Amino acid sequence: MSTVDKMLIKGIRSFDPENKHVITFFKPLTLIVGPNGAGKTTIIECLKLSCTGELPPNARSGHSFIHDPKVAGETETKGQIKLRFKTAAGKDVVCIRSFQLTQKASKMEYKAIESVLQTINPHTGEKVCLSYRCADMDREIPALMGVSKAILENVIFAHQDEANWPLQDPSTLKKKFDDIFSATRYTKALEVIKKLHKDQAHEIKTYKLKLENLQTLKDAAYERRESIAQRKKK
Ligand SMILES: Nc1ncnc2c1ncn2[C@@H]1O[C@H](COP(=O)(O)OP(=O)(O)OP(=O)(O)O)[C@@H](O)[C@H]1O
Repeated sequence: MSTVDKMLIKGIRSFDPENKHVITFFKPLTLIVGPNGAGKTTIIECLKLSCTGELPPNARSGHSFIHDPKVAGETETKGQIKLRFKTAAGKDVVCIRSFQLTQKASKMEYKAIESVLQTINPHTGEKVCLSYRCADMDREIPALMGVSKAILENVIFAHQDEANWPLQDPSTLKKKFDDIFSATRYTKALEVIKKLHKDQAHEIKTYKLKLENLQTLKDAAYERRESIAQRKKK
């Protein structure tokens, strides 16, 4: 079973960019307790972003997720989340995502600048870093954890602003359930199987026709051989 062990947060929401804040997760349970505005929701948001690449619903495309440069008295702030977890196969992996928020002349610019997966070579003990495109990293982590992105997003790290999705309108509810139970994947698999079945049936029909033709040629060849043999006897 996959477990999250530790998370480092820097420069996200109220977590300032100058200090590293490390949260260690305990087994079997970790309680996150603190006054309003202490950063409890931010911890869950960071866990969700690390695992799925999904920003929180109120993040204004990342602009209000990174520590505000105005609060830091800078023109640019850098944010980083490092998540150490055990994969479903029991391997230690560190996922590192880095971001940047820059005050431009008229607007703020948000950028995801780096996505790295760090593993440890079991033979040499050396750290191995692999850089990923964000989209590839978003697929890789759920696969390593052995949990689908939909379950991480809607069940395990459901954001408090979206936690009442089971009470939403029927079409949203259906979509969420389809994602959670991978129904779309099965519908697609069924479509592929049906197409494969149709193609195979068409191929069988063609081979049957070819076989009939070859049988006719074979019969004709036998007949001719027999008539030649009879002519020779005479
Ligand atoms: N972009 C930002 N830059 C700096 N600080 C921010 C930014 N966005 C939010 N904050 C601050 O971060 C904190 C957010 O805390 P969070 O919502 O995680 O707290 P919480 O412990 O979950 O609170 P509650 O118990 O009220 O839900 C707030 O104090 C907010 O003012």
